[in-house]
Amino acid sequence: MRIKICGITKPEQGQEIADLGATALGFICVPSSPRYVTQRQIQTIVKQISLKVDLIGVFAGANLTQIREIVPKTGLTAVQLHGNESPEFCRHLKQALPHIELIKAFRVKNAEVLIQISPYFNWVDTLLLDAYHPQQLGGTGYTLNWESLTGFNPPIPWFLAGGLTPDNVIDALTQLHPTGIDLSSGVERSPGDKNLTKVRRLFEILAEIDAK
Ligand SMILES: O=C(O)c1ccccc1NCC(=O)[C@H](O)[C@H](O)COP(=O)(O)O
Repeated sequence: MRIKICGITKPEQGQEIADLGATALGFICVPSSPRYVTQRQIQTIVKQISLKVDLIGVFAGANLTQIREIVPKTGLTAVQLHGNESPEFCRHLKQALPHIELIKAFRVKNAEVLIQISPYFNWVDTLLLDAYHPQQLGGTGYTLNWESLTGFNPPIPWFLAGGLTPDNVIDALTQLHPTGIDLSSGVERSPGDKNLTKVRRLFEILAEIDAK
């Protein structure tokens, strides 16, 4: 299973989290976020990572030019669109950056959102389901209603996000079978400052599930 730890801002934490077993690190390229990192900060963090992990830039409402500029300069291997980007926008981005994994995030306010996902299947590689919050785009710590997602079975891979923690991840994975999970505030001391004890615990718990 893919395990993405999102909202990395500190070089030493990026390396350590990769060492602990994360398969993907997320970098918030949304200026209004408390976890925002500049192009230069991403370059500094990425330079220190010796393991092969997916490097995911999270954008919301950015235009094609901005994304096309930052991706090659930072070495990002994936782009996560976390705003209201249309299928058409995803198509253009995929054409512009064909070798970059394109992840479209959906903030699930109600069941209708799930119905609106299918037009994206042809243009994105991966989906991500996150919790809805009226003021915050992401990193909210709110969980989704997992029970309502038991029938969610898209034809492409998907990440479960939203309020996952070392304490509730087993419960989530008992009910749902995503391709990957995404955690941010559930393994943090404060926004952008990861709690490595919690990250370590997460991987210990996931290893226990694997061993069963
Ligand atoms: O994390 C942010 O600050 C953020 C800001 C703007 C857009 C997206 C953002 N995060 C996206 C993520 O992929 C988070 O990992 C996801 O929302 C889950 O966060 P959490 O509920 O804290 O685990």
